[in-house]
Amino acid sequence: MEAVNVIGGGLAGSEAAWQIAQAGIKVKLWEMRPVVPTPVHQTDHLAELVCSNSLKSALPDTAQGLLKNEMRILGSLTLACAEEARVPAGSALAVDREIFSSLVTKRLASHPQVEIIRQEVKTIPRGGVNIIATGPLTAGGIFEDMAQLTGADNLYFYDAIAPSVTLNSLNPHKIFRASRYGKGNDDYINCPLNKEEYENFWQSLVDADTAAGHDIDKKMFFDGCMPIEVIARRGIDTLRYGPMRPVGLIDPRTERRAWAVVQLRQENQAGTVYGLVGFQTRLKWGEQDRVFRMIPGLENAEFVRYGVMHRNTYINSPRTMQKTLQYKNDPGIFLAGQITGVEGYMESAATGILAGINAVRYIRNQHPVSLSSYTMLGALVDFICHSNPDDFQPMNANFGILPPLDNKVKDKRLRYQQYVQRSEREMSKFSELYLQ
Ligand SMILES: Cc1cc2nc3c(=O)[nH]c(=O)nc-3n(C[C@H](O)[C@H](O)[C@H](O)COP(=O)(O)OP(=O)(O)OC[C@H]3O[C@@H](n4cnc5c(N)ncnc54)[C@H](O)[C@@H]3O)c2cc1C
Repeated sequence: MEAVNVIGGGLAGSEAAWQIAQAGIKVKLWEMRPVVPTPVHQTDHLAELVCSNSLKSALPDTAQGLLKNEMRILGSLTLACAEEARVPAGSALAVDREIFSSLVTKRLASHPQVEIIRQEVKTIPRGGVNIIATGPLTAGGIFEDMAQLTGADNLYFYDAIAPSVTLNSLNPHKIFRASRYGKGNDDYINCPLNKEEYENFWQSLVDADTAAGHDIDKKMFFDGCMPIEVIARRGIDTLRYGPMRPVGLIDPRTERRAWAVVQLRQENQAGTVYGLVGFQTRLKWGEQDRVFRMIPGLENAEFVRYGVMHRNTYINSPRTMQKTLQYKNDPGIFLAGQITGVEGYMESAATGILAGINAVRYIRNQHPVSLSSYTMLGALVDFICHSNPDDFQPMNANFGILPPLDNKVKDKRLRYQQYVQRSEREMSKFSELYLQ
């Protein structure tokens, strides 16, 4: 049997290679470092954590903790190594970066089914089974090849993204639904601001601290999407003529146009998550809480994702991928990690596990499978495959992406516990059916 090619030995590629190797199938894991460096990696280890050493919460009733539980059931390599490399960090799973990635490297290097090849892959091998996990810094030859394979329009960078909030957390008495000039259905949620509210908001925004950011990020800005605070600093009215323009939007309560309007657009099929349109930002997260909650209707907004900025290459997954993480036009090509539009270390690793499981099934002529959307990993994959393809932006693990519960439990802790129970049930079914 021909070996499976896993391209990229980051979080996702390491997990995918591990799953395949553990199933007794040969893997060639192609990692270009240290021969070809990236602007952010500093070592030649596999699964290097390029920035924070935190893998986020380990508490079972948090979104990140839920994802970790699911990864544990699926036989995660990175989670096992993280637990060995753990350093004290309260309820978070933080690791000694060096020990963590050395452990992952050692486990893979000593696995009899794994061959690690330190070489840049410039074109995606056609034929056989290939997993592409080249990460947010994918560039060069393979970037061009992916653009050819998926269509150049389906592959892009961003430098700043807008925050997203849960629908439940918005104040229904201050917002209204409408599309600009009545074009289309009432798809947008609109938050109207009067002159005073607008000017206070503008002042706070321009005064707010911008995130210090990763040094390296500063070298990689792209002009595509201008952060809202940068637009604001150009003058008091620039937002009113830009992302906060009120034209074509009549507030049904006043029957008039507001001074300015913030629009929110639905981001997931379940309609539970909405993004602030045109609000890409580099503000520190605490500042985003403070400043964006000044917008009428967002006073108690629950942010499922904050605006962030760093370079990220990703494909338009809703156009190009199936929930099994197979490329739609070639089921022998699997994609995993941040290139698929998931964000974060563990999210990337988790998709690597699923791609690995499905590559094994594909080789064994079994149907590749997807996880239930009631699990965190399933919901994440669901989000990236079924979002609006015209406005697709990456997402991390979050309760907001799970389908809502049947009953309306108000207590947050209880609600999260119910999500955990639901995920446990689904994972147990999945294990019984598909894991040996
Ligand atoms: C600057 C920056 C800071 C970040 N900070 C955080 C953070 O603090 N917390 C967090 O949760 N997430 C963070 N992320 C996101 C995090 O990096 C990713 O979520 C995660 O590392 C992605 O995993 P991955 O496996 O998809 O990619 P990576 O871990 O980047 O792995 C991709 C691998 O592919 C290799 N590769 C690329 N192209 C080729 C090729 N052509 N041939 C062979 N090998 C190749 C690369 O060398 C790399 O080892 C950050 C991302 C960036 C860019």
